[in-house]
Amino acid sequence: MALVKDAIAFDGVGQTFLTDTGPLTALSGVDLRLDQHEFVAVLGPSGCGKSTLLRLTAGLMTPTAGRVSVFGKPVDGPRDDVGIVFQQATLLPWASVADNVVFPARHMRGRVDAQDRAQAQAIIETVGLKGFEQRLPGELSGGMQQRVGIARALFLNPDILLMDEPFSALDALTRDAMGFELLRLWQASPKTVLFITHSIPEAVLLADRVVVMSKRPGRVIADLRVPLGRPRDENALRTPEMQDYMAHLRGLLIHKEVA
Ligand SMILES: Nc1ncnc2c1ncn2[C@@H]1O[C@H](COP(=O)(O)OP(=O)(O)OP(=O)(O)O)[C@@H](O)[C@H]1O
Repeated sequence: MALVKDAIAFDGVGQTFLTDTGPLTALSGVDLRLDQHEFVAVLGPSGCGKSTLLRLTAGLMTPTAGRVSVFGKPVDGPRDDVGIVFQQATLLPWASVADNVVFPARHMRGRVDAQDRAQAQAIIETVGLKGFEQRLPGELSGGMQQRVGIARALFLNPDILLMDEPFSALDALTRDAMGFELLRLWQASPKTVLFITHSIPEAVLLADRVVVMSKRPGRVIADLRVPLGRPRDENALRTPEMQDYMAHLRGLLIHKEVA
């Protein structure tokens, strides 16, 4: 089947919040497109509206200007073809790993059937948690909890995966390992990924394209293809070409942060 162009499209998107101290414009004039199965990382200063971009894509809010479309249709509410992974896994602490993973089925259909259980088991195995199905989140390490969060986001086999700094609370080694695990999952079952991070190496190692946003009100100031083939490993970042590429990204970020 041919891949869809512009699986996610932001056209002149703006978002202004009404706050106690007056209107706050988080995003202004954001234009961005992702083709189906593209992996796009977003870098930008704190508060520039990166999480807001994800919430708009997930249909958790509607933009105050412009339009967000998924597969050609304006987003007008939460969608079941979109999975979200947050910085903290936000698991139900009293529910087992297996129950956390099937939670979207319970939430959407009000019940969980044998097929859901089988599907959850397969995903739990895919993310490397076989044997931990009946454990509670509190019994797991941070990396394992984040794996449960990823399994839950993948449970409905969404076309689109939105990830909001999913590995930033993890130690450096676990973080790197989780990044490669994510790539493995993405290559085995391709998805359109919008991935927010503060880490330039993480963005470069994972993504097809890196988008840099300005400070608030956030807009896209650079949209650069990553000049690396796949598969990738950390050594790929050590070449002079990649060091220059990352220095360029850093320059864009630092310059725009103080501008
Ligand atoms: N519901 C809301 N009501 C009021 N202001 C909001 C709301 N959501 C976000 N904001 C404000 O909008 C701006 C952008 O927030 P957002 O969380 O999207 O930024 P971010 O780029 O993800 O930040 P960070 O990198 O620090 O996580 C911030 O100034 C934030 O305080």
